[in-house]
Amino acid sequence: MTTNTITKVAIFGVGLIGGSLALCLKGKPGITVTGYAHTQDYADQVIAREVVDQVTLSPEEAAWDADFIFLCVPVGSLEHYITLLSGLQLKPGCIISDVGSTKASITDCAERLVLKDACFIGGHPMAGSERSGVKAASSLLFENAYYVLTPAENVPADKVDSLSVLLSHTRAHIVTVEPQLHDQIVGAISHLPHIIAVALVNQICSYNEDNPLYQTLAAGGFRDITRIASSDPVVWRDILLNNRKVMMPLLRDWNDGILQFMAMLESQDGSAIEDAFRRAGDFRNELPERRKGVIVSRYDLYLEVPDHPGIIGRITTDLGQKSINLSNIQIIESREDVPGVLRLSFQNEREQERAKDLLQSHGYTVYH
Ligand SMILES: NC(=O)C1=CN([C@@H]2O[C@H](COP(=O)(O)OP(=O)(O)OC[C@H]3O[C@@H](n4cnc5c(N)ncnc54)[C@H](O)[C@@H]3O)[C@@H](O)[C@H]2O)C=CC1
Ligand SMILES: O=C(O)C(=O)Cc1ccc(O)cc1
Repeated sequence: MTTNTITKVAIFGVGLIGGSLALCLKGKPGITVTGYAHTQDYADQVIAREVVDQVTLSPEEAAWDADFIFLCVPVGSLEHYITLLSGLQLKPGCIISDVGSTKASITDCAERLVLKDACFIGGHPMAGSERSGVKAASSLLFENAYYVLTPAENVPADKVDSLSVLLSHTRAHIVTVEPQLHDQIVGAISHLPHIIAVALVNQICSYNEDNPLYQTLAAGGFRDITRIASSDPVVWRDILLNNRKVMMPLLRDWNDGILQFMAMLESQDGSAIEDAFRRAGDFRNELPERRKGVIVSRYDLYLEVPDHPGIIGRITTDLGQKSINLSNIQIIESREDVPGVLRLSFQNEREQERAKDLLQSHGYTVYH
């Protein structure tokens, strides 16, 4: 990529992930972003959010002069679009990538197709949310997250480098992983938790039909572990069907774990229950904190916030009035020990210190 030529990026499927990627790239020097939407309704939403420079309903028009094409559609539609691209005369050297949550089948598919002068490098940003659609897109979504690339062996290293350079605009941490290993690991750490969350919510939902007090009393722990049960049904249908061979043994192991718990309860084995909680706590407490350290968020403050409507707006307004620049803001939903924690990130120590002084003077409890 040179700085004096225009790099044209096409994004197929401008939803949560495609829209967030578009926001990371749009407006960067020498980059233009075209979005492809498959219906006028989606195109209108993309135009309204202004996440791309132009939108088209024609995949051919989006693709023909693109240097990079990102397929950001549900996993079940990836093969359709890569097959369609293989039938087009793309710009020589074009790099096609995707953001699908599974990597083995699309990488196999791309290897079977003849992509002429183009090449395919699978990708998966390990960041997202239970929200979907372009309305939920954010330029900060990938910051400090891992972004997995799964290049096949025959992909030239300079192509992987070009893609990595472009993706540096996401401020994600690029790693390469072999596709099957990727699917095995994300099956365990992402797909299995989604199934468990959905099964748990549906279990409680059926009790609730008999007594609505279940919903009324559902507390923090239930909300914490079930957030991802609100994820998009079509996106997750496709992921789970695609990764079903990986999921079946994982679900058998899960079943074994539940049976062990039942045995512990039946035999009233308190020390085994304690051991299970200790082992889990030790591992969980060692999980890397996603947004700390790797790239930008070194100047963070943690703020205890009461659960009042408008509180975040008040805090950002207070900072803005003192011209203190925030580089990131995150509500940490999963800190059971400290409810209602906000992480504010600043670009340098001076801004961090000024913010700390200001917020403390407004009565907030602030941690480094
Ligand atoms: N949701 C998440 O947190 C993450 C999702 N992914 C992957 O990203 C991809 C997109 O997911 P999201 O952005 O979450 O979903 P989304 O529903 O927000 O966006 C999907 C987009 O694809 C478009 N689309 C759907 N079917 C299409 C079709 N047949 N032809 C053309 N466009 C179509 C929709 O209009 C929408 O704009 C999926 O492959 C998913 O596995 C990857 C990382 C995180
Ligand atoms: O919302 C969450 O916590 C997620 O787990 C988001 C997510 C969903 C799908 C992926 O492939 C990667 C990340």
